[in-house]
Amino acid sequence: MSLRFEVSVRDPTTEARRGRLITTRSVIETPVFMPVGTAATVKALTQEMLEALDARIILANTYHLFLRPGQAVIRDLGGLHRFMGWPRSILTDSGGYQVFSLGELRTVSEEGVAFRSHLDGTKLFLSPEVSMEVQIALGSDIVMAFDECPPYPATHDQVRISLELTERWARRCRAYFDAHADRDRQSLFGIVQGGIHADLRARSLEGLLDIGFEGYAIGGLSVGEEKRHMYDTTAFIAPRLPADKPRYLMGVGTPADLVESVARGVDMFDCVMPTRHARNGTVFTTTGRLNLRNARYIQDEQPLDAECACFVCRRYSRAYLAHLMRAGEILASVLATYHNLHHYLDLMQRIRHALEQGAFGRFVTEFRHRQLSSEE
Ligand SMILES: CNc1nc2c(CC[C@H]3O[C@@H](OC)[C@H](OC)[C@@H]3O)c3nc(N)[nH]c(=O)c3cc2[nH]1
Repeated sequence: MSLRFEVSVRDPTTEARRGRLITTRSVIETPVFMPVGTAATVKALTQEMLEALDARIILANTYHLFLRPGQAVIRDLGGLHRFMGWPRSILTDSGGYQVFSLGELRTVSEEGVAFRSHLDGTKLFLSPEVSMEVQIALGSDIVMAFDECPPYPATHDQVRISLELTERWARRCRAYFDAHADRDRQSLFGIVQGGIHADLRARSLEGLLDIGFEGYAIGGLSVGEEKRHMYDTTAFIAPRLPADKPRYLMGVGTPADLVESVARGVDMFDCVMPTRHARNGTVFTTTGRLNLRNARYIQDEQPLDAECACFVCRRYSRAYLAHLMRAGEILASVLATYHNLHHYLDLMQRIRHALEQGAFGRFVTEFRHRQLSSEE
């Protein structure tokens, strides 16, 4: 069996679980935040820094690596882990979402999606089989099914038609994966769709359970819907996913989203926010976000966050980071990204610790209280 998932604590007051996901490459303590490393790099950080952060699993993306350098290049160089010097776990997203958010002139058919590369305009085609072939060739530990993430907003009928296509594609992914993957090392996750409609979410899940997957993702959220819709949909579907399998909420989110979604039963998260915001000059702190491009930090010699133990906060000041940001220095992205990921991974560690202590209910209450006071 390539993937083991064990739940050690079920929180008595929420749907939260403390668990452990074991691949052939690393032990992943859950709930877990997975840094996004789209094109085989978590932008601005070295793999050594990711290990210093104790990241156990990172993301890479089928769409980006399919376009450049192509899965054959990476496969012939020994696979993605060897290619990027990352011996721990890798989850690859299937490319469906990117085709819709990055691809140009795309046409969807039963067979798959024809589109033009956003890099050089060449005509390309992604299908369940091609997406599986790419992810298998990359050697990723957790492979995501090729799905369609419906746009938001969308009518109930549009969402239903889309989830039915995603289900037919999921069946094709399962068949190709089972015939071609190294199932001792790789596992396949299904992606539940259905928009913000509970009846369609239940319908999508029913179809995926009939096929059977090693883990289940909640797709189709964090696509512009109101926060309450994201939380309500997660609260409905997460506890309905198999209790003995990992539950992954795709593309989420802010620190508050992580706390609220863990409380609703989610085990795994990915989001570009900590890394993308860092490159734009926004850093996360226990008292909220700072935009280092704001003039108020030019002579502020405090650390980014007085409560943060990361090497950036121990050594460098807000003034220095503000200078680097204004000067467009590469080091600005490196230091801000390291700090933001430390902030996210430290939050997950505190969540896991609270779950172990049976104190997660109190943790959520205190987090919400601090959240409110920092928003005033
Ligand atoms: C942000 N909100 C959001 N992201 C989403 C992603 C991409 C995340 C992936 O996109 C890349 O970052 C932009 C990353 O790729 C490494 C990440 O894994 C999704 N992927 C699939 N296959 N299906 C979905 O329904 C879906 C929904 C999302 N909602």
